[in-house]
Amino acid sequence: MSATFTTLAEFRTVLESAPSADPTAIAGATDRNGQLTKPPGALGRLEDLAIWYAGWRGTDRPTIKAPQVIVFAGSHGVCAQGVSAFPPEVTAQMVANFEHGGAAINQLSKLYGAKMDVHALELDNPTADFTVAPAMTEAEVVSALRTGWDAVDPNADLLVTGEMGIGNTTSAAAVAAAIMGGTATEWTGRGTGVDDAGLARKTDVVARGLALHDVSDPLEALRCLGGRELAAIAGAIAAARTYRIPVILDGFICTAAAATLAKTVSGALDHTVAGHLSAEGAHRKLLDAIEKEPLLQLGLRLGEGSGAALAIGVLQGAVACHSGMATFAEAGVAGA
Ligand SMILES: Cc1cc2ncn([C@H]3O[C@H](COP(=O)(O)O)[C@@H](O)[C@H]3O)c2cc1C
Ligand SMILES: O=C(O)c1cccnc1
Repeated sequence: MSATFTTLAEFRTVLESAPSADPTAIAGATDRNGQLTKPPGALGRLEDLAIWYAGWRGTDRPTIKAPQVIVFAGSHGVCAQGVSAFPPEVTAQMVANFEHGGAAINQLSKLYGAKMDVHALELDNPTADFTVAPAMTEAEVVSALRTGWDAVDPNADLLVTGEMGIGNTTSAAAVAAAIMGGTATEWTGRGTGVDDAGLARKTDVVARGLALHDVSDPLEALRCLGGRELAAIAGAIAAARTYRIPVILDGFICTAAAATLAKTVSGALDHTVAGHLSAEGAHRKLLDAIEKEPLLQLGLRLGEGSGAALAIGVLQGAVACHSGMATFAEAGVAGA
């Protein structure tokens, strides 16, 4: 079903009317979990994950057969301020690399049996430099939200949203600071690996962006400080909610985009889990703010959806055990 909203106000209404998890499936899965051939709680967080997944899929014995990974790419006018260790043309070059199967996310998607789609959003038309003007007009941010929404396959049973956009850790830091409060210093990290002078420049850029725009509304923060790929991620996560497709969040950029939804409507990220803790400095702080505990901590700082894709394996493990294991009664195993 293609996106129905044409303004930010309409998008907010869509978020407000989003469905919840199925309480019957949650109760059934909780009951089943208690009967499986293991000591109670012995599968740790996998047990909560399986029950959470069951609730969103509306069945007490779910399977994961059709994961979808979507990588959204965007170009950032703020690159003119010298905020990345890499030149902006790397974004389009990496999109070509995704299309030829050569990036990290291609290998991980293949490994976990996920369909991978790539959506490049107007790479030849960068967003405005947010130290000078709002990154996007309302029409532009809504268009990117709609691209994200329409990219989600309604028949997928798990979604990973990834991104590519040189300069986007600057946008993500600015969005995070705007919606969560605090200083530019607290939210700005090294991204692709800027040196100390680069980090100071980047922090100043974030501070100037925060000073320039009225971002008391989280979706306005996304518009004024974000980028097309961040908005597309937000749109995709919102679409997944309407289809009851669980989502695994990736690193700092993906989480900043997602957090704009949680700040708009409380509970808007209930169908999501945090795939991993990125090495980007403020990711922990951002995950704490949205009350998500990451599944993995591997020191990744890549983006593309890579950390979330690795966590597909964890979720597949949780669901395989939950739905495939025998109960004590079935296996004739004595209880405690
Ligand atoms: C070759 C290459 C591949 C990448 N894949 C993801 N990113 C990551 O780095 C970028 C963000 O860092 P910054 O804000 O410092 O530019 C994003 O494109 C992100 O996805 C990459 C970056 C590079 C250079
Ligand atoms: O956390 C991320 O996703 C990230 C961090 C640094 C660079 N690119 C992505």
